Amino acid sequence: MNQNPRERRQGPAVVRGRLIPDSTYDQRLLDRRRSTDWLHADPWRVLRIQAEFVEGFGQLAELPPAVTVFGSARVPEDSDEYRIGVEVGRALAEAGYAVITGGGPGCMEAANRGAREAGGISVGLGIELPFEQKMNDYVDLGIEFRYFFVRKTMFVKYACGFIALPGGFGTLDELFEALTLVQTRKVTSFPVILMGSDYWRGMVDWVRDKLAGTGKISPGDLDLMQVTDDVDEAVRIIVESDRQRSKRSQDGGRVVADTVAEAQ
Ligand SMILES: CC(C)=CCNc1ncnc2c1ncn2[C@@H]1O[C@H](COP(=O)(O)O)[C@@H](O)[C@H]1O
Repeated sequence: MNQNPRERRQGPAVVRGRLIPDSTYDQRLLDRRRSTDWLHADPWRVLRIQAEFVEGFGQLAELPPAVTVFGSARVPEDSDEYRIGVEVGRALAEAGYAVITGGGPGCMEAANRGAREAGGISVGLGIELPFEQKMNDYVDLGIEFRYFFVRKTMFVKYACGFIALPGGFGTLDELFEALTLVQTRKVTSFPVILMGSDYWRGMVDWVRDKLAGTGKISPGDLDLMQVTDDVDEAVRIIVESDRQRSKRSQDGGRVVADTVAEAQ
């Protein structure tokens, strides 16, 4: 009597007997009549998230050193905040940095506009929102994201510093994420600059009095935010921190080379 049940090879696996499904992977792949509920299920979402990371990394990996500029989506073109945004974008581009923003209106548009006008690289990382909006006209490389957290990874990964212009919840979210990453040393040599001392004063005072004053942050954490009204000063802070980072990595390389030489 034949003891061997029916068997089917499925890629690297072999299944036998009642474990054999009634269709093959290929048949299921090619069958258009099946339910499309899987499009909205987590396993498929994970692939979509992965695709967003792949696309973001692919598009941004070869950018020159960049600075991410945050700020209100709501400031009008004739405001001082918009004007400073243009100046910031322009000064960063003149110093050789690509400018990354959220690609939206207001301060984001202003920074992209300054970068474009100075002949720099102007990048917008847009986000799908429930209301209609489009990438601003001054973005030269634009990527649209579905997921906030993927987009935020790109803001940090491809920047060597942040500049926050006056803004609302979105700006505060991005600002405090940046500060947390620096505080927990997930990123190092990463200046976080607040432009507009008048606008930020109340928050900075509160952070000092309440957060540092009651021990919720260390006194030294206050230095992680640098406030200025001077665009050139903001760029100088970024350039200096960049210089120190390359010096550290050169010194690091030298230590490795010396250690290897000693060992040989
Ligand atoms: C007019 C309007 C609300 C448009 C929204 N369109 C947006 N497009 C792209 N990024 C955005 C938008 N709104 C908020 N953000 C994100 O949140 C920050 C601004 O939010 P807020 O206006 O400060 O709170 C920006 O740095 C940006 O990364």
